[in-house]
Amino acid sequence: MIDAGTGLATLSLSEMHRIRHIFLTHAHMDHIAALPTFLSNQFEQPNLPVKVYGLAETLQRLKRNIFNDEIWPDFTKAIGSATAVVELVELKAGERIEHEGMLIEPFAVQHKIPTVGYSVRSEHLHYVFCADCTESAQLVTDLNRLAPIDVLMIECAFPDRLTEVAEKTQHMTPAMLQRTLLQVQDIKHVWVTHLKPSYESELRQTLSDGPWTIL
Ligand SMILES: Nc1ncnc2c1ncn2[C@@H]1O[C@@H]2COP(=O)(O)O[C@H]2[C@H]1O
Repeated sequence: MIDAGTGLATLSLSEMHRIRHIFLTHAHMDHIAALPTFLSNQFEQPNLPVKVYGLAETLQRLKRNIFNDEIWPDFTKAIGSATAVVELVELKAGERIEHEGMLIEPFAVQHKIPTVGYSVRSEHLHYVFCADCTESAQLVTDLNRLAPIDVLMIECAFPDRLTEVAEKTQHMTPAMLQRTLLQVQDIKHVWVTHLKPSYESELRQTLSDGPWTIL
């Protein structure tokens, strides 16, 4: 699974118990909100520890601010004879790892705090998730380097009239998205995501004619 936002909390307990690996893009709350309760629900489950992967900066933020034995237990420590619930696994941008038949590469994207997108290659599919990010020359370079891409999932948080807010909060607008995609070759499908709820209908209207699917 990539990220642990509020969607994770909607799964049943048995569905949660099947998730053994979570790859985090960054430590913002909407991407980790369900992680504390998800992990507390794993105690004494088989196949522990759950592995949570992320940049060193992401894992440090989690340890310092949440799993600090004050806000929530430090689940990296075992209690009694039980196995520790979680193992935090540090990733570096650009370092590929093999995982269950997939080749996973985190790549740095521009956002307010250290953030990575993920390229996930299996035998039949190359999926790229850009995470929260804004327009940048590096993103264009990385997408062209990673291409061909079967599915690109990319954000579009704010309408163009809020370009200044998008720049300050390091997100995309439809114009930024369009400029980015015009410079990238060889993407089969684009899925647009992370429409801010307050602007969702406005964004859906603006984006309705584009060469993408809006999630
Ligand atoms: N100073 C601010 N005032 C109001 N909203 C903000 C401010 N900074 C960030 N945000 C919003 O808070 C959100 C935090 O998560 P996001 O990065 O998805 O998007 C961010 C913005 O929508």
